[in-house]
This record gives sequence, C-alpha cells and structure tokens, in this order.
Amino acid sequence: MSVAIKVENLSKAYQLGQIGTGTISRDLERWYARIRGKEDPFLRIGESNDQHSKSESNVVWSLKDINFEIKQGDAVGIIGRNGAGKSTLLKILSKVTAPTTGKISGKGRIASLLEVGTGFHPELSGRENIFLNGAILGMRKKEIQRKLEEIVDFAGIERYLDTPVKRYSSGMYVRLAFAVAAHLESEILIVDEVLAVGDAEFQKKCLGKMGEVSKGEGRTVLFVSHNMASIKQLCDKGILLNNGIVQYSGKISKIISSYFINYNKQEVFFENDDFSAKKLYCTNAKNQTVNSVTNGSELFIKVLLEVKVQNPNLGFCIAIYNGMKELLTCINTFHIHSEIASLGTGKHEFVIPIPKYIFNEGEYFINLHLNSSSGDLYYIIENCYTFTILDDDKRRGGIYRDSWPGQISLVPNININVVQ
Ligand SMILES: Nc1ncnc2c1ncn2[C@@H]1O[C@H](COP(=O)(O)OP(=O)(O)OP(=O)(O)O)[C@@H](O)[C@H]1O
Repeated sequence: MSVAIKVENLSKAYQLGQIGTGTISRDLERWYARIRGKEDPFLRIGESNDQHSKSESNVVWSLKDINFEIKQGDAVGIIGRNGAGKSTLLKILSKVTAPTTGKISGKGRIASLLEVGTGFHPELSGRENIFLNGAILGMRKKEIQRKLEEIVDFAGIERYLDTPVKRYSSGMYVRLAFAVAAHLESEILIVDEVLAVGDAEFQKKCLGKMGEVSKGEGRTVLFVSHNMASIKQLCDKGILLNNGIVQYSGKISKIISSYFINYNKQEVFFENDDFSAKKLYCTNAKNQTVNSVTNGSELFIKVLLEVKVQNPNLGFCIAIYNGMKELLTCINTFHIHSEIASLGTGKHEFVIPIPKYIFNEGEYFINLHLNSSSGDLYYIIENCYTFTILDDDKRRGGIYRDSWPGQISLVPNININVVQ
C-alpha cells in the first residue's frame, strides 16, 4: 500500500515568554533602554529585567526528531500523556503551524478537526462554511452540493443552516465541524479529541463515521484521544508519544499496553515540611501490582506517604475519572482525619479497597489531591495513575454479548412479586 504521510526528523520548538511588545516603536524603546543599561520600560509589575531576558531564551521542544510513516487507508491512534506533543504533531500535519526542523511528505488532501470549528468563519452561515471548507479542499461547487444534505443530516442543523455559526451552541458547532471534516472529499482525515465535546450518542456516531471513512472508503484517519476504548475500537495502528519523542509505533493493542505500563511507572512526587507523597499504584486481592482487573474482583488503590512530623497537617483525596474525564467519585482522608493526625513519623501505606461490581468495563484515571487537614490545597497530581476494568461476563447470564452500557456494573437482580 502506498505511503500517505512520511515524517522525517520533525522537531518543533516553542519560545516561551514575551517576544515583542506588539509595536515596532515600543520594541525600539525597549532595545534603547537595554543598551543604555536602563530598566525595560514595558515590564509588568513584579517582573525584573533579569526574568525577562531569561524567558526570552526559554525554549520548549514540543517534538524532538520524530520519524514515522503512515500507509494509505490506515487508521492510526496517536496517544500519550498530557503535554506529550500529540496536538503539536496534528497541527503540523494539518499545516496550522510550521515545524522548526524536519520534513513531511505525502499525498492527498487533508481535512482536519483540531479544535471545535477550526477553519470556520464565525460571521458566515453553516451553509457558507460548508462551501468555504470544500473550496479550501479543492472541491467544485457541484461536488460540495452533492455532499450538503449528508453533512446537514449528520450534524442535525437543518433549521440553522443559514444562521451565522457564531450563534451556534458549542454542541452544534462541533457536530457541524465533524460532519464537514468527515464528509468532504479528503484523502486524510485528522481528528483531535472531538469526542470529548459531544454527548455519548454523538460520540458513537462519530466513531462509526470514522470507521466507515477508514475501513469502508479506504481513507487514512489520524485520531488523538485519551479514551483508549475509542482508540481501540477505531484504530489498527498507533503511535505512542512521550515527551516529544516517538516511544513506540506499531499495532494498536501493543501501543495501548505500553502506554498503560509506562503511564503507571511514574512515581508520584510531592514534598513539603510535613510529608512527602511517594507513590500511587493498584493491586489485586493477591497483593500483585496490576493495571487491570475484572469487575468481579476487588481492586486496591494504594498511596505511599512519608510522614515527617507527628500530627501532620496532611490529607489527600483520590479522584477517579472515566475515559471521558467525567468525575465518578472522590475518596477523601477528611473522613478519617483523627487517625491520620495520630500517625507517627515514617512511611505509611494507605489502602483504598474498591469493591467488586462497582465500575463498568473501561479505562479509569486517578488524580491525587494533596491537601491540609483544614482543606487548603497543596498540589494536584493529575492523571497520576490509570487502571482498566474488564467485564467478567458472569453477571450477564450468558445472553448479553455487547459491551455493557452505563457507568456502573451493578449485578442485575429483579425480584418478581405476585400482586393480588
Ligand atoms: N503555543 C505554545 N507555546 C508554548 N508551548 C507550547 C505551545 N503549544 C504547546 N506547547 C508545549 O508543547 C508541549 C506539547 O504540547 P501538546 O499540546 O502538543 O501536547 P499534547 O500531547 O497534545 O497534550 P494534551 O494531551 O494535554 O492536549 C507541552 O509542553 C506544551 O506546553
């Protein structure tokens, strides 16, 4: 199969801090002050000359020497922790931003949906934006006209087709943006996290459409998401980014398991005069460290803290989120404060049992909030651990084969009473 996208030695650097003042005359004034050894006249309160010159040399390498190839018709999931460089990569591929070094080659028109409504003009109506995007892709008016009905139907915006898109709700906006990107004729479709915006029904519809685009129409799809269930459903290949480099690329199942293993290797770290947070991990009932259990088994979340002073000013909260980043529950030491206050110095492991049949199958993420006993927040360690719940099939009674809908995995039980 021919190569759709080839990326060679790609790097992207971002310059942090203020680069210019906004006008040439002010930049000159600043330069004149500097060569006379005077203070920068445009410093903001609290800034120093020093800080400013330091920030000018502050460069973040968002991508570092990336190389990969994507074949025509592949559906590729791009995964990685927050800040790994996924969005930067998609922005470069979509030509929204230019690389600092490196080269991208390939063939085919690219339709991309990077953020809600990228490429839409707010003053133009839905209809006008559809034609504008089609024209940008090099399509003829007649070709776009043929797709119009399908797009409007998918987005469900028929009544508002001639209203300027700036009046659309965020849901309507994302529905139209997705419909335009997926239906117009491009060889490559790039989608960044759109599914995090819409409701569950729309997400399902988008995944279905992307599957059709890649498997049915043989177009290439690149998809960034934190939701591994969606990535697994849609993609057959994957690229795992870590700190701006490609850590692994290949079959999606391998990429996802490497992601989880690496994800959970990171030690949680926070330290102040009272305590330090050392580690967060999960075990099964046999005390084996695990990243996944079936919903028919107990799971134990363990937090290792070192208490440095007796009666420490210490508390924490485990916040558990689903793959769509919806908060499911918080477990807070506030409820056992007197026990924590009486802890001696040294390392202590806090064990939080998660009973059987609580969470439905899926991926879950933990944020650790470290707070004082009075509730002041010290620090939030976001997405510090992820675990997977698998369905053990037992509660299905052998008849229900699809994935179990909903957030919780209650064992179904229905009593039937005879009513006189
Ligand atoms: N415009 C910018 N200016 C400065 N730094 C930036 C800019 N855009 C991205 N970065 C930095 O580049 C790195 C990669 O960011 P990027 O948004 O590509 O990561 P990501 O994997 O998409 O993260 P997330 O999952 O949180 O969306 C981060 O350290 C980020 O702070």
